[in-house]
Amino acid sequence: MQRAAAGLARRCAETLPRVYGSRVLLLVGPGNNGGDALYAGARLARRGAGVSALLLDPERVHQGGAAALRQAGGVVTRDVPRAVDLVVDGILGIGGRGGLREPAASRVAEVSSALRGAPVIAVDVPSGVDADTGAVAGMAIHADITVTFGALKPGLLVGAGAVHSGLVELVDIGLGPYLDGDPALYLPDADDVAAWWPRPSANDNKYSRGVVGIATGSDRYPGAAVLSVAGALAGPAGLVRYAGSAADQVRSHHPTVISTDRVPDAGRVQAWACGSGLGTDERSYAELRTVLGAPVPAILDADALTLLVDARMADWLRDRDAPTVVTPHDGEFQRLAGGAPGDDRVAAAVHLAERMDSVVLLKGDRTIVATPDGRVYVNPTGTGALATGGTGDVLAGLLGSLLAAGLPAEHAAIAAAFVHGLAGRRAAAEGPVTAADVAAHLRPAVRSLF
Ligand SMILES: NC(=O)C1=CN([C@@H]2O[C@H](COP(=O)(O)OP(=O)(O)OC[C@H]3O[C@@H](n4cnc5c(N)ncnc54)[C@H](O)[C@@H]3O)[C@@H](O)[C@H]2O)[C@@H](O)CC1
Repeated sequence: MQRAAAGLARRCAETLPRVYGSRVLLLVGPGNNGGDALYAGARLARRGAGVSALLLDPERVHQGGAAALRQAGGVVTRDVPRAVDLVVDGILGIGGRGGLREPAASRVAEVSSALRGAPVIAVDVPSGVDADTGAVAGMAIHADITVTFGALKPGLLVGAGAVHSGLVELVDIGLGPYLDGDPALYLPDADDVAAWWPRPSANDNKYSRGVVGIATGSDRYPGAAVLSVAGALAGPAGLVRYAGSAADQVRSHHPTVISTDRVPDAGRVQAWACGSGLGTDERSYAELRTVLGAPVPAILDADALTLLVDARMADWLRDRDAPTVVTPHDGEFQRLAGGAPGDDRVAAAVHLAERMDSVVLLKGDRTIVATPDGRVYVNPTGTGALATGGTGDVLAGLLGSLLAAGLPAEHAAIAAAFVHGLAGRRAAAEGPVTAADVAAHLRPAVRSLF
């Protein structure tokens, strides 16, 4: 507990303009999470901060922590101070179940309205967030920073929990030797993605680097074709083939692409990306059927997912031996799975991956990639700026290129999401974002990995 408190106090000190003379309010619950807050408060009080602790369950406060705070000059208060420089949320940690209950919930509402604007540091987990799933079932703390101990908890990284956690910082408390088994999920960083990203060697030619086929767009939605091809061109494959009724528009935007009108005429490819703007008519149905019948990896998006709900398509999907990636947003997920992802997005993605025997990329602020055998990755680079029409088309093309270049489907999916997020952030730094801007920022984003 002392190592946790020391790490927490260090982070609080970094957040304050200066420790001496600053005012810190600890929100203290009944368990060890409150104990961590109290011991950290004692450390700050010893450095000259004015630390007060609001006990939400005074009968069950951590006795050692409360004594340490008093000894260091901190005080226990019943009233919410008028102004503070920092709020520390030590109400509930991994022992919390469900949203905050009364009377804690009312006290937190009081604190939030009185101290609007003061930064909030959550201890281990923002109170009210389910540490395992990220579900927020009722009232929960909104933290600017969450200082978590020993290991990252899934609930800080996915779903509503990720939004409540703010910036997540891990403090090593020496649990390493005791953490056995596989992690619940993987959080890739730029080094992981760089290590996976295929790069051309001296002996490569355009075919050996992989050829990606793009079956997207239609007369009605030619832009989807142009955008998905733009995504594919930023990837590592050596050649992009386009097959669809937007071939003229694709040629005029991307002269290096070889295009045909129909999938069966496209020639050999090592992976297909299919669905964005494809439509759901008979022609689209036939194109998807050809893609599913090809013995190469495929990424299926948008209209392809709508078509997959058809029982015959589901059979063809089941008959495939090559890897398949599906990339639903919540609405498409609902159609495929028969229900919304709900609060536990990780479990929902794994369940659908098992059912479809496919890699599932569940889009969101924290995109999740799940494999049929239960491995899960979370993308840390997401940004709200990507919530605009056409960005999914760009992602599908990039993912297709990574599949064609030979990356295992799960790595291709998470690497594409990672770089797509980086490109979205770069585009957002310049102003309001369009999908074409995201596509234009993909190549600098790839370069930034190395
Ligand atoms: N387990 C470990 O190895 C370590 C744990 N540490 C701290 O200990 C914390 C866990 O401590 P505890 O197990 O005592 O649990 P908590 O401090 O998270 O919660 C304790 C109690 O809160 C009450 N409670 C649960 N849900 C509630 C709700 N929705 N509304 C109101 N009250 C509710 C219950 O009575 C529960 O027993 C961690 O999050 C972390 O801060 C750290 O000191 C480092 C080491």
